[in-house]
Formats: sequence, C-alpha cells, structure tokens
Amino acid sequence: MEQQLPAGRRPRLVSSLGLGQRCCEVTLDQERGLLAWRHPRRGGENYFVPTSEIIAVEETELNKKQRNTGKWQKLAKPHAFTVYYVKKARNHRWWCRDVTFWCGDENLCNQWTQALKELLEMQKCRPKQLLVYINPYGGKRQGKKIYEQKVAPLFSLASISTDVVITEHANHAKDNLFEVNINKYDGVVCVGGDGMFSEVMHGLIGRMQKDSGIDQNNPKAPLVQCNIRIGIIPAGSTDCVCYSTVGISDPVTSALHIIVGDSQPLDVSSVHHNNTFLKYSVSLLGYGFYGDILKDSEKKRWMGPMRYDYSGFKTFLSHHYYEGTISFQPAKHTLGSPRDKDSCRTGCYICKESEQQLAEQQKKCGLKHEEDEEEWKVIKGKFLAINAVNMSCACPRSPKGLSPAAHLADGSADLILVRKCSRFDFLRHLVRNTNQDDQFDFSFVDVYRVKSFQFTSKLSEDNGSNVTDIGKKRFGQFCRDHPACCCNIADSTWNCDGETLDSSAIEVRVHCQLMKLFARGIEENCKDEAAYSHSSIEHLL
Ligand SMILES: CCCCCCCCCCCCC/C=C/[C@@H](O)[C@H](COP(=O)(O)O)NC(C)=O
Ligand SMILES: Nc1ncnc2c1ncn2[C@@H]1O[C@H](COP(=O)(O)OP(=O)(O)O)[C@@H](O)[C@H]1O
Ligand SMILES: [Ca+2]
Repeated sequence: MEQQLPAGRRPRLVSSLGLGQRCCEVTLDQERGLLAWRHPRRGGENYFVPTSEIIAVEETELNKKQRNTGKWQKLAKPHAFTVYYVKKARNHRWWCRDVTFWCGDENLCNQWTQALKELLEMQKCRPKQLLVYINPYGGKRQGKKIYEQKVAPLFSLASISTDVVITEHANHAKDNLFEVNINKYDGVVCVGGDGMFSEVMHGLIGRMQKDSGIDQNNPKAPLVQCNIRIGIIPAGSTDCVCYSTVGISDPVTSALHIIVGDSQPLDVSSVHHNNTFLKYSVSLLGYGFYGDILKDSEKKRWMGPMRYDYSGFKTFLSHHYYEGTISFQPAKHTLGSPRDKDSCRTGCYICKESEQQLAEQQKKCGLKHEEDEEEWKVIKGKFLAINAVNMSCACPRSPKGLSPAAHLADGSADLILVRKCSRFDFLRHLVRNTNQDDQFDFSFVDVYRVKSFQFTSKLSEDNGSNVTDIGKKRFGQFCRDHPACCCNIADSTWNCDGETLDSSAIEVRVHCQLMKLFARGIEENCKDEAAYSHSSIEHLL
C-alpha cells in the first residue's frame, strides 16, 4: 500500500479519517516530520503538529458510548488511534492535547500508528530514563502532589521510566548524585525551587569534576562540561531559573519540555574564597539587599513564599549599605551589552557565537586554560546592593528580570552595582525591576558585563585579605552593641541562588555553557503565536 519513492525519501501518508462524528483529511509528511489535519467543525481550522512536538501515539479502544452515537453505529468494528501533542498557548504555556482519529480499515489504522511511532523513535534527543528528586518542603509544600498529579502521568504517557527519590533532608539529592550509577540516566529532574535546583546542579557538576580528577578548590581549574541535562519542575518560592529559561513557571510546560528532549546550555559561575571552593551560581549572586532578604527570610520559612515579601519590606526599611571593593574583568568576547534592547531568546545568535568561540578554544588548548592577562577594573564604594546575574533572573515578581538583556549561555554575567542613595531613589530602582521601565537609568546604578570578578568588604580589607570569621563576628557584635552606628560596618551575606555563603570576600568566574537544561530558552512572541493562542482558546471552548 505504501507509495514507491526514490531511495532515501520517506513517504507521505494522506487518508480520510474519522474525527468525532465527521471525516477529515489527515496528512503525515514523514520527510518534513509534520502531522496536519483540518478540523471538520470549528470553522475548518487547520492543525499542524511537528512530530518533534508529538508526545505519544496510542491505539485506542472506543468506549460503548462513543460507538453508539452517530457514524460509529454503521461500522461493525471501528479502529482508532490517539495522538497526544503539545499545544502552545499564551505566555509560553504548553498544554498536552489529544486527538483521536478512526477508520473502518484495521490495516490503515495500523499503518498510521506504525508510521507515527517510527517518527517518534527517530527523536534521539528524548530522554528514556530519568532520575527524579522531589523536595517535599519547597515552596508551598506541594512538590510531591505536583509531581504525582501533573508530571508522572505525562512521563508515563511518553514511556519515560523514572527512579524517584523524595528527599529527606537538605543535601540528600546532592550527596546521592555522587553515589548513583549516573550513566544509567538521560537526565536528572528536580521538583522544587531554585535552592533545590542548585543542590542538584552541585551534585551533577561536582560528580563530573570528581570523576575527571579535577580539583574544584582551584579557582583557575578548567571545569569539565556536564552533558547530563537537568529538568526543573517548578515547585518552589521564586523559581527564577525555570521562569528565565522557559518563560513561565508551570509544571506541565516544564514536563513537556523534558519529554520532547529540549536542550539549553547554561553559564555557571564558580565562587571561591582563599582557594577554597564555596558554590556554583547560575542565577543571582547578590550582596547587600538580596543577601539580607535571604538571611532574614530563612528564619521565616514557615511563611512559605510570602517570606520574601515580608523580609523584602523589612530589609528595604533597614536601608543598610556596605563598603567594599569590586574588581572585574569585562567580558570583551561577547557581542552584547547589558543595556541592549533585545533579550536572549530561543536560538539566540549571541549565545551561539559564544558556543563557537568555546569550541575553538577547546580545540586549541584542550582542557588547558589560557592564562588570562586581561585588564581588571577596580571600583571602591558604598553599596546598597551588588548583584551579579548569569541570566535575566526573570520570575513572577520581576517578569523581565534583574538584568533583562542578560544571556543564558554567552559566558558572561551582568554585574549591577547600586550605590548608596536615598530610600526613595532605591525604591524607584526596585520598582523598575518589577515593571517595564529601565532599572539601570539612574546615576547611582552601574551595570557591567563581566567574565570574572572579586569582592572584598572594607571590613575584611581592614582585617587583612585573609579575613577570619572570628574577626567578622566580633565586628558584628561591636555593631549591635552600638546602635548609634548605622550597622554598615558589619558585613552582609552573599545570596547564591537562594543559599547563603559563609564568606563575604569572594572570587567569581563565569564558565561558559558548563551545563545543560531540558529547556529551549524563551520563545519569541511572534504574530503567529497571537493567532495560535486565539485558536487555542476556541479549542478549549
Ligand atoms: C520593597 C521590596 C521590593 C522587591 C523587589 C522585587 C524584585 C524581585 C526580584 C527577584 C530576584 C530573583 C532572583 C532569584 C533568587 C532566588 O534564587 C532566591 C531563592 O529562591 P527559592 O526560594 O529557592 O525559590 N530568591 C530570592 C528572593 O532571593
Ligand atoms: N527533605 C528536605 N528537608 C529539608 N530541606 C530540604 C529537603 N530537600 C531539599 N531541601 C533543601 O531545601 C532548600 C529549599 O528548597 P527549594 O525547593 O528551593 O524551596 P524554596 O523555593 O521554597 O526555597 C534547598 O536548599 C534544599 O537543599
Ligand atoms: Ca550569561
């Protein structure tokens, strides 16, 4: 029955199949990987589904009710199959939709399911075996429920096998990743917030370095890329990494990006203190305002995500500023700048350029790192906030992010310095982080695109560069005992992707595309999509 075509060409299936009560023409272009049909009702709307966005195909048993209505009655034994596919809706949200086609000819029905299943088999980037970690206490404590009700059914529909670990304590996932047979898995999924993602990332990157004999304590060590992708099912408080890489924090959308096997490289910063490795960071490294919020909010975990609003308000009122020195190396290799109007989107050419540079660099010197002689710029001052972001840090609270033009995978971070200013001015800056206005357009805000930076607080400088924690504590105490001083001689804390760091003096270096996520970056909102979402609403009605 199959059409004869020249060698190497795949046939095109065109059949008239039943859809609901009526017939419609269904086409499967196997060469281009496109399934299309015209809905017999709904104004004859055309549907085009790329096979890369088909989730599963199943032979369907029609139930009694379906068989006893309309045209079904005329067929002795109708045969049917269901196609589950991604439906893109407004605001980057993805749904899983299904459509059931039927016909009287068993052979034709089999031919269709076979052809579709073969096309799905050809999607080599899709994961088959996943390791899942669930933080049952993240965000509103819904992680387990979200996974079981919204995600697990989709994974099983897509024939993905999973090993699920519900964490029992902090660092459970991280420690476990050093022990498991990692080669068994095509990816690791974390269900939780930014803190949980950070834990899983540390486990994976750490494991990779350990297996390759790389010493993480050496700040100059060239790190080994981690090719096992991480998927984030958002169930935390801020969910900034998920929102900034997918465009929405929605568990179903994220599960579908994992199923279709998306891949998004991500820059990772390493943070060191005195030749000791502290942490990796992918989103926000914040000193001053965001560090103080985090430190205060940790005591208020019982409040859930609301704790950030409470601590945010409190920290804003305290208006602490911190004295210190920032030195940084500007990122000359990247094409963009933090004041660009365009943001990083799916297929971003700036990130692609960095990927090429990275490949050339690796070819040239293998794993050896080129000694960096590039200039350092030094800035001393009094700061309300120092924020280094590897990505925009968009989240529901700040939809365009702390640095709207930052790139996911360009090998640089945006360093935002907010100098001492009045409460009113600082509030104006903060509010602009939440709306469309330019948060950098203030005389007291500077932003630089950097590939590495160092920070030392005045306090640690005064104590010699090797500041000891004892010295720090003594100063903090001194400060608390003398309320007349405005507390700015005490150090703040670094907020590293939602975890606090123990040291205020740090050395940071961006590692271009060190890891990968099951994501594709934020898709451009084109005109087609507006029409698309309109039809998807019709579809829902
Ligand atoms: C008067 C208060 C005004 C507040 C300004 C609003 C700007 C909000 C910008 C949010 C910054 C996003 C960076 C993400 C940080 C996360 O890693 C971290 C931890 O997130 P998690 O709890 O693990 O989901 N969350 C916070 C708030 O520090
Ligand atoms: N079972 C557990 N009990 C306590 N803490 C945990 C557990 N599992 C993970 N954690 C830790 O909880 C912290 C916060 O988790 P996260 O999922 O990011 O929630 P949130 O977004 O609300 O902060 C993470 O740093 C993680 O290491
Ligand atoms: Ca970046």
